[in-house]
Amino acid sequence: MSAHAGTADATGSARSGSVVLHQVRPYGEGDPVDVVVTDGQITEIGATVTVPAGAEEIDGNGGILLPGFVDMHTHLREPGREDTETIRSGSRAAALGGYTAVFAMANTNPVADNSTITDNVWRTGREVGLVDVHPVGAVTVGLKGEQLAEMGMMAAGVGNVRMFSDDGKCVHDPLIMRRALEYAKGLGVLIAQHAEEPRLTVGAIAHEGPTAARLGLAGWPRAAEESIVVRDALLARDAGARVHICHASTEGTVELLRWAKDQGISVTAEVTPHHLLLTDARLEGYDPINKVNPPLREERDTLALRQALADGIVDCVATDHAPHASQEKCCEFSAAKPGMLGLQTALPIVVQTLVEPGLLDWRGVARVMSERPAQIVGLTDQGRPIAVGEPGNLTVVDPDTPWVVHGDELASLSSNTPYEAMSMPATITATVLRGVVTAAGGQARA
Ligand SMILES: NC(=O)N[C@@H](CC(=O)O)C(=O)O
Ligand SMILES: [Zn+2]
Repeated sequence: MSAHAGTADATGSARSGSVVLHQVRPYGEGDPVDVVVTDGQITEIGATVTVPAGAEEIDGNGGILLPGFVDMHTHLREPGREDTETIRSGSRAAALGGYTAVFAMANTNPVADNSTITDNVWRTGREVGLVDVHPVGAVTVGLKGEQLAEMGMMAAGVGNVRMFSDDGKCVHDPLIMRRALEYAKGLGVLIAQHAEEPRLTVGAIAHEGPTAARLGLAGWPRAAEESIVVRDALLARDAGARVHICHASTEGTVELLRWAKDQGISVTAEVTPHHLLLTDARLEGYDPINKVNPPLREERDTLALRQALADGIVDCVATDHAPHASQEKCCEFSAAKPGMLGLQTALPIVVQTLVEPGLLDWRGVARVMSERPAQIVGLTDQGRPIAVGEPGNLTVVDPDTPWVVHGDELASLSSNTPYEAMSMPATITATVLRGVVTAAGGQARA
């Protein structure tokens, strides 16, 4: 980072200094322009601009300028498993992946079910200063699904928790879920559900289908997800509340979301890059790197999810970045932990699965990676238009420079990427958070 970069401060408020992004194309449209960000805000956009004294200058080389990405589903392992990820290392991975805000899930150890922890996550994220780390609060105490956590206290803390989730586990008791939705409505916050009927996934480690049957892996049926999606849509309808579905993975979930949205129910959903790209064909060979919850499904699911994202039935892409230690991913398939890295590879997979096949243009990428997630969670300073006066939260994408993924070169403290040695079709040239360059030079530059 240049010595002229704006100064990061611990509160993350206005930052001093300027950044000039040369030769970038907002949303991939029109001729390249220069964009000036001063004191955290976009101050000039034009074919020629005045470069402020001492500005940090980035050559965008005709690349695409997008609003900084917002990830609704990130697992940073702090507190508890700092050997696998910290708020610092995860923030670095996020910035390199083009993100300016992430939501840190509550399944830490101890669980983020109180404001002491959620406030600490927020403060640590601010001290690191590479990405806005928004803490997610647990819905229930200890993620046990029995007793509601102190949602109001977490929402009122400095961490300003606006999303609650027991992710990793489903809030499976319908009465608890109903109460959580009612409280959330009153507080103006969002419940994000890991949709998994636990009675249908006892011992399950792979998508229930021909592949799992042939390989002798206990199957996780689509209905385990879909039954909770429809139940929670009905509960949200009755409570007049909003519900968000984490990592939608099946064709049937898409149909249920379409139905619920048609009914005017306030349900939103995310899909992960891996559920857009990978299928259970990956399980041949029993490599635990491919173990994830919900499991990799079949091609017809990936195709339905891609189309749903293009149509707006699925609202956004979320990484479900889930770092695990190598010894937890190198053991027998049944014993391995579920989850895969996602922050540094999300954009190129969206390019591969949606932009290249013509399902999304770059405006669409801005929508699913930045604008919709910011709207769903109610962030007012992210996912904004690229215009003078708007916050300087920006990402520059080079769509023509491929790079090869190597887990040990990623910024994450873990290396459990399912894309090892795969070529990625697009590179993040630079990420800017409130006028500070937080990453530059490509994802592989850890
Ligand atoms: N997705 C996963 O397979 N694992 C996540 C939990 C989760 O998102 O369900 C994790 O925390 O490791
Ligand atoms: Zn989950």
